[in-house]
Amino acid sequence: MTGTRPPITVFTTWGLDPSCLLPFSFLLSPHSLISYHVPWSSATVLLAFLAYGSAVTSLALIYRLSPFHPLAKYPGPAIAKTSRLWAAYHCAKGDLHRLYKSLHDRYGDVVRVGPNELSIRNSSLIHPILGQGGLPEGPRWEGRKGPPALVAQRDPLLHMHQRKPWNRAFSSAAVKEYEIIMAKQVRQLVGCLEDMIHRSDQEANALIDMTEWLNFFSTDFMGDMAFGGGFEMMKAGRDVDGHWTLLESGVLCVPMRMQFVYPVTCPSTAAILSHVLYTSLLFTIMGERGGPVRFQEFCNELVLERLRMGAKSLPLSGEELPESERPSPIDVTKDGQLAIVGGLNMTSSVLTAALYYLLSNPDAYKRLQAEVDGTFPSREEPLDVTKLSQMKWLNGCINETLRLQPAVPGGSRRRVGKGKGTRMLGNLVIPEETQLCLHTYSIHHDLRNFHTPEAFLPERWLSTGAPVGEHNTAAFFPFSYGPTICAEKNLALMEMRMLLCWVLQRFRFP
Ligand code: HEM
Repeated sequence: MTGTRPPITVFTTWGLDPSCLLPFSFLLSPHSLISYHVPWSSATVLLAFLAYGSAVTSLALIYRLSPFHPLAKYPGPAIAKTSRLWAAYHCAKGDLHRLYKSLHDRYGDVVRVGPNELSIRNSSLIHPILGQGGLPEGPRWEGRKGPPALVAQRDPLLHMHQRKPWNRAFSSAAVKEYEIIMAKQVRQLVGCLEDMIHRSDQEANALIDMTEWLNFFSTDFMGDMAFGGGFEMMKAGRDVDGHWTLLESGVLCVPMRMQFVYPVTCPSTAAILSHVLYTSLLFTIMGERGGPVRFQEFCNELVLERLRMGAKSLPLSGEELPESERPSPIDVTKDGQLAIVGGLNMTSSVLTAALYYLLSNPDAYKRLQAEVDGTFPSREEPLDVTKLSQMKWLNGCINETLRLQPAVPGGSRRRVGKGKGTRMLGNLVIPEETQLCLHTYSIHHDLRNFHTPEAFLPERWLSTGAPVGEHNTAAFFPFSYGPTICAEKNLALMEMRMLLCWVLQRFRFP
């Protein structure tokens, strides 16, 4: 036992001015009490720290639940108002998007889903939030070394500048040029599947992990698009260099992995933690070491090699732009990585979901089979992108999959910036520093936008005269909306049409 009080300089060594603790001087009393009963000064400091931490945490919790909090008037479960830990837990369980939907069903169109976060299910706010002059990206991408990739760029002017090479490379006219690369990759996938079926013991009933092969395909295709090749996963039949495993682990923390997509993917550690910690802290702890660095180095090598061969082989090099507007090799590498990550997660998960829905709805499957056989008879390769874009049932099936399982179900997280003052969105008052998301999954599953919203009904996309109350196309935004709309929407649609058509033409699924 000792009566010596630990010196208050313990706090100053942490860079805190002791005067700032004066308002909390009552917190020092447990510290003093502890020091009289515990002989070791390190234990004293620890206990004081714990007491201090618990007091501050309790105060924060009380404030978050109090009527004085700026978001107090918005309804939501008490647990959500206190911390985002619950969201991380549900993200890990894989049901966060369904949970948000159930919260909207219970509380209405605006729900407080975090201490400073709102989820919105109101399609009339898509334009004010995501359109020109809407809200900037939230801070989830901060903390990474080097210049931010396109998806992380929060400054609207810089974003517009960085977006130029993407717009040029993936306009609907330019996308036609990629038909050859796409056809080569789909042909290779079909060949690999045929080989596996021939090698299998039961040729008529071969078991193939389509999710895995669609991922190999997407990675090879985007690698070809962004870097002119280099991954060759279909050729190897596995992830030889561990790139896919690395991406799967989610260490790169990709937007598409932010939420769980049933039944196709599972959430990554980074996705789960992103609900609790700012990514800056996350990346300081785990982001820029080991695997991600190896992956970046690999992409760097690919870019440098292609630049040596001539920028033409790199669609994102912006070689047709004036010198001053051309992205640096670092930007080209970052954009290329983004393209690969996007390609890997997005199209393959939507394609797997489309197969899932077709197999669960035999009538829809039969009708698609008939359309495929009628449009491309006698095993004609389905290369004609104009014909593909006119296949009504195929496009209905793709739209319906994107509606039921949007690849980014949680939508894009936006934020009213610090110092920007309160924003009015329709008749909603959004205080400064509020983060919000337009919850795509809930909007797509809202009865006010789509009749029988839980059913897979490709036919809803065929009728042109359906009333807005039953079929509200303005509430369908799986590729997001406005200046940050998916940069590869045209390409992704073409890829999905060609692949589904080709696979259905060559194989029969049970
Ligand atoms: C079915 C396929 C796809 C869907 C449903 C989809 C959906 C989306 C969505 C919802 C966003 C907005 C994300 C946000 O704001 O946080 C987005 C952005 C983006 N996507 Fe896609 N995507 C798909 C395929 C792809 C592919 C294959 C690529 C690239 C290879 C790609 C590249 C991008 C990029 C670069 C952005 C950022 C755009 C910007 O900030 O200006 N996407 N995508």
